[in-house]
Amino acid sequence: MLSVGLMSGTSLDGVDAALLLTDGVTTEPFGHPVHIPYSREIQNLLHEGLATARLHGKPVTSDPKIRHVEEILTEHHIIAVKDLLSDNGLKSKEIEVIGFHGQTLLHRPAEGWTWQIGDGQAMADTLQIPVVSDFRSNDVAAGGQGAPLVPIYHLAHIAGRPGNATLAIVNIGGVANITWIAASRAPEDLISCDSGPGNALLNDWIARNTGEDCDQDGGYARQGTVDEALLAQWMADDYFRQAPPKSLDRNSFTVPGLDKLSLEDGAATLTAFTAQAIADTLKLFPKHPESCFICGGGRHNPVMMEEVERRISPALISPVESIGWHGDFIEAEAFAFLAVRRLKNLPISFPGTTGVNRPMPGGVIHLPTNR
Ligand SMILES: Nc1ncnc2c1ncn2[C@@H]1O[C@H](COP(=O)(O)OP(=O)(O)OP(=O)(O)O)[C@@H](O)[C@H]1O
Ligand SMILES: CC(=O)N[C@H]1[C@@H]2OC[C@@H](O2)[C@@H](O)[C@@H]1O[C@H](C)C(=O)O
Repeated sequence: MLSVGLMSGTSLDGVDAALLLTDGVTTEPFGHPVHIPYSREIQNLLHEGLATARLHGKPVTSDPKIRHVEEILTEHHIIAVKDLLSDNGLKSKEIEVIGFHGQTLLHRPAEGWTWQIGDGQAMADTLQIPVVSDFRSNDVAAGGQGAPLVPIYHLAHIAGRPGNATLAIVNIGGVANITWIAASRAPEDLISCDSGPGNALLNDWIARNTGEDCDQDGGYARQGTVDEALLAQWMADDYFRQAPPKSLDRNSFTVPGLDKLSLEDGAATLTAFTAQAIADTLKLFPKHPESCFICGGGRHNPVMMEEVERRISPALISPVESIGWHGDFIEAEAFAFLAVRRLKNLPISFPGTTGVNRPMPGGVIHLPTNR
C-alpha cells in the first residue's frame, strides 16, 4: 500500500510530504519526498492564526480569520501532494490514503483539547484520495497528551535493524521530542515525551532581531556565550522534572530575561536551552540509551549538535542518517504510516507514549465525495 504523509510542524517553515510503502506494521520509504517552503506571507498568516487562537484560548473554528488560515494552509498542502505525485511519476489512484497532520494552533491536553487546523474533506474532494486528519483529538479525549504520536513509527522503522540496544530517537523540530525504545522492541514498552524547546524559540528570536528565518548553521550562537545562570533559571521550570509522558505547546516557555542579552548571546543561550532540556530528559527514562539518533531540522545546526553532545553524558549521538533514515522527513513518513494504521483501526498511541490508559487508534477518515 502506498500512502502519503504531510507535516507542517511548529517551526512554521513549510510542508514536508513523503511517500511510504506500508501495511501499517512494516514500512519502507518510497521515492523522493518534497519540502514546499512557506513564503514570508504565509508564515505571517500562520503566526497570525497562532496569535488569534491564543487570544481565543480555546478552539473557535467558526472564526473567519481562522477559517481563512485553514483554507490557505489546506491549499498549500494540496500543492505539496500534487508536486510529490508529479515528481515521483504517480497518479492519484495509486495512493491509498493521505495522512494530513495539519497545523497545531494550540495544545492544551490538561484542559482536554488540542487544536489542529486543516480541511481533510476539501483535500479528499480535490485530490480524490481518502484523507485521514485530526490524529490527536481521540487520544486527548481519552485522557492522553495527544503527542508525541511519531514513536510507533520510530519503532516500526527501527524494527528491521539487527541488535537490541536501548535507543533514543531525538527529534529537534520546533519543539523537541524523544522516543525511548527498550531492548524488547515492544510497543507497550515505548516511552516518549516532548523534551522542551527545539528551534521555535530560537527562530523567533532571530526573526525578531534580524528578520532572518533561523540561526543558519548556528552562525549567531557560535559568536555568543551561553548565559548559564539564565539557562539554569529556565531549567528550573517544573516541566523538566516531570516524568514522561508529557507534551508541550509551541509557546509553553516564555524565557524571561532573554531580551537583556545580545543577539549572539541570546542565540547561544537558546541553543543551549534546547540541548540541556534534551540532556535532562534522557535522565528521566528507565535506562540511559546506548545510542541517540537525532532527526529534525536542529541536526543541521552544528552549534546545536555540539551543545547536545557536550551536555548529554555519556554521549553517543549521531544523526539518523547513520542508520539510513532521512532525518528531514521522518514526521511526514510517520503520518503516512499513522493514516494506514487508522484505516486498519490499529492503535497509534500507547500508555507510555502519551499517557493514555490503553492503546488508542486515532484520526478522522474523509472519503472523497463524487462531484
Ligand atoms: N542549516 C541550519 N542551521 C540552523 N538551523 C536549521 C538549519 N536547517 C534547519 N534548521 C532549523 O530546523 C527548523 C526546521 O526543523 P523541522 O523541519 O524539523 O521542524 P518542524 O517540522 O516544524 O518540526 P516539529 O513538527 O517537530 O515541530 C528550521 O526552522 C530551523 O530552525
Ligand atoms: C501538539 C503538537 O502538534 N505537537 C507536535 C510538536 O512538534 C514536535 C512536538 O511538538 C511533537 O510532540 C508533536 O509532533 C510530532 C510530530 C509528534 O506528535 O510526534
